[in-house]
Formats: sequence, C-alpha cells, structure tokens
Amino acid sequence: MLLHPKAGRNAVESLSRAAHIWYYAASLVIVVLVARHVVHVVFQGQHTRPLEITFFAVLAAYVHGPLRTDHEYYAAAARRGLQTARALKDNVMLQTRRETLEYTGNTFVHGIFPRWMSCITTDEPENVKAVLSSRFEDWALPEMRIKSFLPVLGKHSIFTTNGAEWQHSRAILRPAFVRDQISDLACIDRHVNKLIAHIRASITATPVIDLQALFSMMTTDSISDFMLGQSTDLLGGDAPQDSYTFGRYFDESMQKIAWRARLGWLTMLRADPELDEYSAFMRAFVKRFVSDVRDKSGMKNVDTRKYVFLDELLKSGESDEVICDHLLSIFTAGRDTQTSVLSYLFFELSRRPDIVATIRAEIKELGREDPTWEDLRNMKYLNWVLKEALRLNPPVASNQREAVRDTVLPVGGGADGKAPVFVKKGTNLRYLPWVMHRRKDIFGDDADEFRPERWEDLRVTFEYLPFNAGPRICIGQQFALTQMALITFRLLQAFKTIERRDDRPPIQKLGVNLSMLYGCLVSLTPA
Ligand code: HEM
Repeated sequence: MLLHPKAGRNAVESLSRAAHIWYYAASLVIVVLVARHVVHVVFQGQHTRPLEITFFAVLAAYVHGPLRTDHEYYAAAARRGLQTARALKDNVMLQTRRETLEYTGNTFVHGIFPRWMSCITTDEPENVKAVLSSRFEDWALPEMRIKSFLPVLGKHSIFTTNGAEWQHSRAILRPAFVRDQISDLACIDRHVNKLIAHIRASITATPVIDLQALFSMMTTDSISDFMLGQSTDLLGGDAPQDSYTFGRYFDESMQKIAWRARLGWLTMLRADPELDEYSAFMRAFVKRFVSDVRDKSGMKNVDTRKYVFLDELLKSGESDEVICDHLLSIFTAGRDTQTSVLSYLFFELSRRPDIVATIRAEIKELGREDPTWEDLRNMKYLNWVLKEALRLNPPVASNQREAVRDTVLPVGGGADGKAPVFVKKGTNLRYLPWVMHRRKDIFGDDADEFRPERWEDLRVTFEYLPFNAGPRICIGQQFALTQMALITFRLLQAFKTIERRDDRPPIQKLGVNLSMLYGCLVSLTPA
C-alpha cells in the first residue's frame, strides 16, 4: 500500500519492558474473561466445563503467539485506545483527529485492533468524492455501524441496509419527501409558535433558558406531527406521559448507539437489556399510530387535509414492522440533526448581536409577516448563516464506510501524498466533515471563525458535506433547510436580542450527532 511518508510515524512506539509484561498479563485476563462470556452466551449456562476448558486452551494458544511476537504493536494499540478513550471523555476527539491529519497529511492509513483490520482516515475532498460518488459501488456502510443501529432501527431501515435492500428503502421513502415544501411550512409553523409561546410564558419566572432542550422538544413535536399526523406535543405542556417517555428513551438510545458504534465488535459481548426495553417501548409507541392510520376510523382530532408522511409510506404496501423501521429511522435522521444545528447557531447568535441585527433587517426588508417557502429560500443572508453553522458544526461530524472490494483512492499516497492509494477489501474508512470544513487551505485562515459573508463568493463541492453526497445524500436536506430557516426567522421576529448566559467554554459532544455539552443557555428579549 502506498503511504504518505509521515503516515503511521507514531504507530509503534517502544515501551518499557515492565509495560509489556503488564500489557501481556492484562491481555490474557481479558481473553479469558471474553472467552468465558462467549461460552456462557453460546451454551446459555448449560453444563459445559470440559468444553470450556478445551475452548480456553485453543483460544489461549491461538492468541498467545501473536501477542508474544507482536506485543509492541498491541501495546501501542492499547495505549492509543486509552488516548482515544481520554479524548472522548474530554470531548476533544474531533480536535485530536484534526491535529493528527494536519501532522500526517490529509489521508493516513493505520492498523486498528485487532491487527488484521486496517483503517484509513481522511479529510481529503477528492477521496471523499470517490467513496461517496465516483466509486460508490466499492463502498458500503460498515457492518459494525449497522449492528450498532440494529436494535433500535430494525433490519429494514435505510440506515441499516446496503445494496438492493437500501435501494428499496430509499425508493419507498423518497416519494414521501417530494411534496413536503408547502404543507410542512404550516406544520413547522405550528410548533415554532408553540416554542415562542412557551418562552414568552416562562421568561419572567426563568430568564435563562436552555434553547437546546427546547429545540429538542420542538423537533420531536414537529417530526411526529409531520410523520404520524399527531404531535407528541411536548411543548404544549399537557402531553401524555408516553410522549415524554418516548423522547427520553430516544435520547438514551442514541447515546447507547453512539457507544456501540465506537466499541465495534466488543458490543457483541454484552447484551443491553435497557436498550432492548427502550426499543420495545419506542416501537410500540410508533406502532399504535400505524394501526390508527391503517384504520382511519380510529383516528381522533386528525385534520384529514394535511399531509402525513405515514399515509404516503403505507401506500408502499409494506408490513407494519417495515413501516415502523422507516418511521424510527426518519425520527433518528431528522430530530437530533436539526436540534444540533439550531442549538449551535443560536449559541453563535448569542455572542454575535451584529449577525442578529443583520438577519432582523433582512426579515424587515421582506415586508411580510408570514414568509413563503420561496421567500425563505431567497433570503440570502439567512441562508449564509445556516450554511456557516452547518460548516463549523455539521451534526454528522464523522462518518464511515467499508470497502466491499479492492479499490483505489485518488490521492494520499506516494512521497508527496498525491499518488493514488490502493485499498484492500474490508478496509474501514473514516471521513471527517468537521475537520474538512475547517481546513485553512480550503476555507482560508479564518476557517475557524463564524463568518456568514464568506458564502458570498464561496463555491463548494465535496469540500462541504453536511448532508453527505452521491447516491446516499440526505433525503431530508431541503426539508431541513426550509424548517431551520423558518424557525430562525420566527424566533428573530419574536425576540430582538439573544444574550449568552453561560461562562463555561462551549464544548461540542460527539454522539450519533454533535450536541452542546452544556446546552445553549441564553436569555431573550421580546421584540
Ligand atoms: C440539519 C439537518 C440534517 C443533516 C445535517 C443531515 C445529514 C445527513 C447525512 C450526513 C446523511 C448521510 C448519512 C450516511 O450515509 O452515513 C443523511 C442521511 C439521511 N437523512 Fe439527513 N440530515 C438532516 C436532516 C434530515 C431530515 C429532517 C430528514 C428527514 C425528515 C433526513 C433524512 C435522511 C435520510 C432518510 C437519510 C438516509 C439517506 C440514505 O442513506 O440513502 N435528514 N442526513
């Protein structure tokens, strides 16, 4: 494989002899514990002692060899594992990856534990283009990522399938997004108005509000309304307990999924009954709506004229189980992504009164209280602001694919890092929109600054990928952009200032989507 000369420079570093012995002993203990667990799971507690002993003996013999001869590699892997865990704990993972890429060049190849697996990390637009578009057929969602989402989204989800099954899911979902433009403005408007009423009502008693928490409630309400025809109505204040439980279980599940995705095959060693309980609840919650809509006579208080995603979905003729997989997937795709962008955007606005004033001037200039879909699309400055928020904090900050056949990346190899890189089937590739969007050689020396004006003459293709690209590009891109534009419009119509009320440094937490670790604490002044 052709490598950039600096690639893997710090991959194997010498360790003291004592560290090797400790590492070796610890590895053996882990192997024995893992093997015990596997035997227990496979034989479900049956009387298995002779079998267990044979299994341990074979496994120990198998693992002992590579560990002894390769202990430097495994010790370095363990050390890097600890560094990664620390970076995750301190929420500096993205920054760490950025520094690594700046040091190694824009593409580097490294081994991942166990040794026979290798991984490529890149923030190179040319390479990302090959993976997502020009050589799309050579890449798929990694098996481990699919496994981590499976308990919540099911096996028919657009996020847990590849190849023909994925094409089928996409073909079912796509038509449901065609006529979103008109009716969805009315849907999101209902919920943003509830948000504004909620803030106004609570503003005297609680002047400091966490916008992130409120955006999360609002997106739960608006997506359930759009999808199911009935809102969870968390912002309405008197939602049934089930709605709150659904929202809470959803949050918890996303956190668990993020951990499962990180731990990879290790997650298979431990069952997670809590996650199973959350999934069962969420599935039952959504299924009730499916049954209701199948039997229209059972529906109460439903405006039959409005567009409901589930109605469209049912036209596919799929079973309830498949429909539930799709609904939970759209929930996953649409809720936390928009919450993430809006929370970060309003955090920026809370320290940039100049930007608030410019958007408010643009709203005034429009001269209309109720913007149309076209109005929103044509508001130049408002759209720059959204693009800039998506550049600096794309909710899907890091993403992965796996090579399903031997293939080639256009750049990253050779002495100057410009030669192609051969990629063996099974190689994992991590690409980092968050890092790519902050490359100074692409976006300029002020790449880390929030400067909407840069979009005046910035033309981007694969350097800017908040919604991904190629055949798996986000289906909800236009839907999300319109909704976020309307939410920002309405909030800045209703409130004239936004002030930051938190002295702690803003920290982005890396989960399935980025979120703000301490929320978005602000105070708002009504207009
Ligand atoms: C700011 C908001 C959003 C962002 C930044 C975003 C970003 C993304 C990204 C990066 C992907 C690619 C994931 C991958 O292939 O690994 C994706 C896929 C997808 N998104 Fe979005 N998304 C947003 C909102 C939405 C909304 C509101 C919906 C629907 C209501 C939606 C539906 C989907 C679907 C169905 C896919 C799967 C596409 C496929 O695999 O073929 N997204 N999105």
